[in-house]
Amino acid sequence: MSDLTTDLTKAEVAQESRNMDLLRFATAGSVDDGKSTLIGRLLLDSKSIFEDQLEAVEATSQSKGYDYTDLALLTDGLRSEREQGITIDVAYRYFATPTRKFIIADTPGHVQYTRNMVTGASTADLGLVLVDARQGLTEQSRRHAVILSLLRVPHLVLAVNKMDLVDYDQAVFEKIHAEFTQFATKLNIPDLQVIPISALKGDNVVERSAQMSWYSGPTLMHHLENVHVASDRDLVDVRFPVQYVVRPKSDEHHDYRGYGGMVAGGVLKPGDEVVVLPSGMTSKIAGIDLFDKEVTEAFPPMSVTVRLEDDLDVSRGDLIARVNNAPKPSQDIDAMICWMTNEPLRPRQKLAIKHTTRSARALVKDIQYRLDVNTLHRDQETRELGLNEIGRVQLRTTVPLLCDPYSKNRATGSFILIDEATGVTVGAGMINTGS
Ligand SMILES: Nc1nc2c(ncn2[C@@H]2O[C@H](COP(=O)(O)OP(=O)(O)OP(=O)(O)O)[C@@H](O)[C@H]2O)c(=O)[nH]1
Repeated sequence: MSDLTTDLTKAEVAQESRNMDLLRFATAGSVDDGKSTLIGRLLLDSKSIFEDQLEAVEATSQSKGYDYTDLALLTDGLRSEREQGITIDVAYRYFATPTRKFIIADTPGHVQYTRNMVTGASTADLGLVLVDARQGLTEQSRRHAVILSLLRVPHLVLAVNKMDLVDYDQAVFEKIHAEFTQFATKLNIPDLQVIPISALKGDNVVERSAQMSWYSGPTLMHHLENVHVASDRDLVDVRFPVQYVVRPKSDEHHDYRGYGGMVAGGVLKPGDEVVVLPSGMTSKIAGIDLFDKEVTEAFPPMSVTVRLEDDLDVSRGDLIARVNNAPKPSQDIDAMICWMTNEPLRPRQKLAIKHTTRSARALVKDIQYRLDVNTLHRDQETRELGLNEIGRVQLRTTVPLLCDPYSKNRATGSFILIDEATGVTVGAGMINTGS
């Protein structure tokens, strides 16, 4: 999953590296819960859309006979534009307020798109699950909460939308609030905020609602602007998966050799003693380059080039770590897997596996249990995982992987499974232990 960030362009990653006050959040929810409308509302009320876009949306709404401006037109228009690019299955959208920059991973709500939701959420700081106040929690909203918790998205917001359609009734909100809080206690959700909103009317999105004076919590935008994410990043365990080797481009730089990649954990500084895995050779960091200038340190999620003092044999898929704090290479992987294709996952199946920048093949040794997303019961009778199902699986890989538990590092603790025949991503895995 770590490589899914390559959906972002280099410029976007660079901007992210420079500007750390950035919140990445992923939207989730069932079809028609109002995700597009909500994103439109956030863009509109934070003045992040252009006047001409708004005029076009107002004109279309009028021509359809609506007596309101259908903000979903704005989002859906952008989404379908992005879907023309076949490789992108998550539409990323950007907006900023004076306090913070935001990247939204907007994923379609239909059940068959769970894979897109996993993709979008894998790098998110915050997950935003929408429910329709009239319907309350659905299996899909529970599934999304389970996935966000497995993906260790550290902050979760449950937005109870369409409050205008239940007369802004506090009792309706409290019932959903209580039911979800009860469900969430069984999950690993360190920070949960439940907010009653109307995306269409704008209540509690950016502006505080005059209709819901019984609600004393933050508006959605206030929460997004203030939620504290900097401490969620692992700045202790140095993990630098090598994406490519930078060789000299001209005679002038004939002795230049660096290793490019995105810092997955810890802080790297010139002079640090490091080990290159799996070879186990050690060296010191000679320098760190960010584009054409040298920097004194690098931390997640900066994309940099690291130079070493010694001329070691380092290649794509290797990992640079600190000498006394390195993951143990292992071919036996125990992981929670979210299965994302119609053909079920079964024991003895062979798949391609991509873990950070390293690729290998994997054999499914065992499926220990399947997780029932409604009850969180572990079904141990299951011998397979169907579309969108989540289970605990044991794999054996052809080459050792340099894994961390996902709880420790979201990049080195995750992988994707690929169907070798089609090249399609069919599963996402979160590693339980390193061996
Ligand atoms: N009354 C009311 N209607 C809403 C609200 N939010 C969304 N809607 C309506 O609900 C319908 C679905 O909204 P969308 O924003 O398209 O839903 P979505 O979740 O983005 O749907 P997908 O993009 O298909 O996943 C539209 O007709 C919206 O106008 C709300 O707060 N109040």
